[in-house]
Amino acid sequence: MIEVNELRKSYGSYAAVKGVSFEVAPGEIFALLGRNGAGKTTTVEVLAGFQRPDGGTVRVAGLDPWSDRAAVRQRVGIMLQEAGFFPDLTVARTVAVWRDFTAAPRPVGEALDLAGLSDKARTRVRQLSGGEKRRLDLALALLGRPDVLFLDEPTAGMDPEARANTWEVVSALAARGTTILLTTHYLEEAQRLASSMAIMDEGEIVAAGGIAETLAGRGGRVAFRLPAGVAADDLPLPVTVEGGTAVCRAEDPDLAAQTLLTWAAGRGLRLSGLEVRAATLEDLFLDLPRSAR
Ligand SMILES: Nc1ncnc2c1ncn2[C@@H]1O[C@H](COP(=O)(O)OP(=O)(O)OP(=O)(O)O)[C@@H](O)[C@H]1O
Repeated sequence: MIEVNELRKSYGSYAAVKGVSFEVAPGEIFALLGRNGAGKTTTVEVLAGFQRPDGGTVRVAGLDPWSDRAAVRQRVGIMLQEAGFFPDLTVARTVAVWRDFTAAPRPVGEALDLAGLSDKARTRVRQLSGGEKRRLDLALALLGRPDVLFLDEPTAGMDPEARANTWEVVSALAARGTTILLTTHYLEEAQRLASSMAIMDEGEIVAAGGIAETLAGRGGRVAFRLPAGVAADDLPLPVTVEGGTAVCRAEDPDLAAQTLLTWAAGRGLRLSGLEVRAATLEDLFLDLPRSAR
C-alpha cells in the first residue's frame, strides 16, 4: 500500500532524507521512529503529497502522491503535528466544515465517536486541551474513510487513558483493513501497535524490520537488586550493576532467571525486585550508537 524507494529530500543544502526505502502492506501498522530531526515528518509529508521528493520514488495505493495528488487525497487521511483550527468554532462545527471538503464523509457524530470526542461536540476548539486537539485531528483524518492513514505523533500530549483509547481506535481501523503509518517518540506505543518499524537517524534508516521478529532475536533481561555483601563477580552469570540493580542480558531470560534463583537459594539469599522480560523496542533503541538515539 505504501512503497518508498531511495527517497531523498533536501531543504536548500540540508539533506533531511537521504535515500530511505521501506514498504507497508495493506492493513499493516508501520512505525517510523527516531529522535528529533531524524527526517520522519519530512518522509510523511512526501507520502502525503505536501512535499515533492528530490530523488527516489514513492507510491501510495499505487499512485504518485505528488503528481496524482487529487486521487491520493481521496484515499488517505492525514494527522500532522500542527493542525490549523478555527479557535472559535465548536468541535462539531469544525468537523462539519471539514466534511464539506471531503468526498463521501462519515457523519459528524461517527467521526467524533471514533476519536472519543462525543462529549466535547459543543466545546469551542480554543477550550480543548492539547490531547483533545490531537483527538480532533484524528476525527478529521478519519472523516473520509481513508484506506491509508498517516499519523504524525498521534498521541503527543494525551493522558494515559486518552492514549489507550487512541490505540484501540488505531488497532480497530487496521483490523478493518486501513493501512497505517505512524511516527512516535513513545516506543511502548510503537511496540503495542505496529507490526513493523524503521528507525531513522539523520535522514537514514539505521534499523528496520518486523518488530516481533527483530525483538525475538534479541533475547531479554533479568534484573534484581544485588543482595548485600554480594559482588557482581560472585554471580554465576555476567551482569552489569547500576545503582544497586544487577542486570543480566541473556538469549533466554527465563533460563537465566532460573540459574540465578538456584544460585541464590543455595546461599540462602533473596533476589528482591526480580524482573524477567523479553527485549523491548527501548532496549533495541538503547543498543543503537548513542548518536542515533
Ligand atoms: N521547511 C524546512 N526548512 C528547512 N529545514 C527543515 C524544514 N523542515 C524540516 N527541516 C529540517 O529537516 C530535518 C528533519 O526534520 P523532520 O521534521 O523531518 O524531522 P522529524 O524526524 O520529524 O523530527 P521530530 O521528531 O522533531 O518531529 C530537521 O533537521 C529539520 O530542522
